[in-house]
Parts: sequence; structure tokens; C-alpha cells
Amino acid sequence: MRLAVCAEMVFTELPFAERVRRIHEAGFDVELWDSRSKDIAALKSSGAVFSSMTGYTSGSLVDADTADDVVRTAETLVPTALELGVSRMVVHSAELIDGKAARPAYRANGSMWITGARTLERLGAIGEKHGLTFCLENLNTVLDHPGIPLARAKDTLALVEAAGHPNVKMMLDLYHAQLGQGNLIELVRTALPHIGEIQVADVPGRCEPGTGEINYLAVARALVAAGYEGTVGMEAWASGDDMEALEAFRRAFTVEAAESRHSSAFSTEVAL
Ligand SMILES: O=C(O)C(=O)CO
Repeated sequence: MRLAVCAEMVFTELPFAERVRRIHEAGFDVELWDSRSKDIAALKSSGAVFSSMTGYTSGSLVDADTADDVVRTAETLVPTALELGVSRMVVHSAELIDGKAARPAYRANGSMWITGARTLERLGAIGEKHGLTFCLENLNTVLDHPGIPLARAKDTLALVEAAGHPNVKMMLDLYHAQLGQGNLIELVRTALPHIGEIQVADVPGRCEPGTGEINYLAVARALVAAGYEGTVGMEAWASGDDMEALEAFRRAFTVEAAESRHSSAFSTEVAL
């Protein structure tokens, strides 16, 4: 498993290129959101591996009136992705403006499902041409992103399956999935063949693993047992010190260490 950290949410008092440098020096890959405001040359010169960035800038993938904008703006971002060596382009089922639904919709209809699958196929064709994978991210609609249709993990998975394109996968965000659904271990097992990347944060508060209710050690073990070898990215705020948050994330997803902690806790229990 490779570990990445979203540079948008940690070291927030530092200039962006400096955040990337610190994450890279700490041994993690880097996730970005909107690349348009970034100094791409400075990011590139950091030497960091960029695992993902936002892969469109307007339009809603499931909306017949604006889906073309998703495809058009995805194409405009390809040169940046190639320059930075980004592997995965993140898209959402509907457009977000400053995190809020651009055109809130509280019910999904047949047109949304069909448009969503077709738009993903078109993105897959762009991905295939340029060696990129477009990843549809699940979002929670109960707290952070109300009004985004087909955002639940199971809907996202259904859309990715319907597109059936090797360059279309899921950005499986376990923070959002916990808020929307829970049942995370079963979810990662079911979604496994379609996962492009996984994102994590704890609930409540969206901070690093270990600050809330999600048993990320158990999730990490399940991922290893299922044979997941892809990237897990921490898309989370630091509850306190940023570097400590990165280390807590690393500990949660270093499964050999987790296993030995588990077995020594077990032997203590047995000894008692
Ligand atoms: O909330 C998220 O996870 C997003 O990626 C929104 O940009």
C-alpha cells in the first residue's frame, strides 16, 4: 500500500509548495485539489509523487445539460496532470463550488444514471489516450455536500461498474462512506476491483485516523487481507500538530506494526 496526504488540508498556514515539500520529505505521496491556482513548476521541482488531483473544473457528470463541460474541462487539465505525473483525476457526480452543490438535486432520476455512466465512459476514453485514470469520488450528503445526487458509495460504485472502462475507477472516500452508510470493511471488499484510490479521515471532525469512531486498524487489515496494493490518501485536517497527524495516519496503515500491536494486546489478555 502506498500512502498519500492531501496537501489542501494539512500545514495550512504554509505556502502550498512548502506543504508539498514537507509531505514529500515525510515519505508520503501528495494529493491535490484544483490545480489551476497552483505554481506547477514549484510543485514539480519538489520531487513529490502526485497521486491524484481534481479532474474537472465545471459541469455535472450526471446532468445532461452540463456533462459536456466536465469532459471539456477534464481535457484542459490533462497537460497539468501529465506535467506533474499525476496518476488519478478525481471527479464527482455533480459539480461542487466551494464544496457546495452548484445545482442541488435531492433525487436521482433515470437520465442522471444514464448520463453519469456515459460521461464516465467519455472520461475513460480521455484517460486511455493519456495514461490517466478518472476516479469518481463518493461524497456524504448528510453533512458536507447536501444536494449532490448519486454521491453515495454504492451509487458511485454502480456508475463506475456501468461505465465498465479500465480507465474509470472509484475514489473510495471512507470518511464520506462512514457518514453516509458505514459498513466500511464490507464496502472495501465489495468495491475492491473498482478502487482507484482510497481516502481516509475520521468521524466526527474529519481529522486523522484515531481521532474518532472508525477502526482504521481493522480497515487496514481488511485491505491487506483483500490484497489491496493501491494508494490510501489522508484527506483530513490535523487535530493538533500536522506532523503528528501524518504519523498517526502512517501508524494506522502500517499493518505489520498493527498486527504486532494486536497480537501483543492479545497475549497480554491471555496472560491476565
Ligand atoms: O469533500 C471532499 O472529499 C472533496 O473532495 C470535495 O472537494
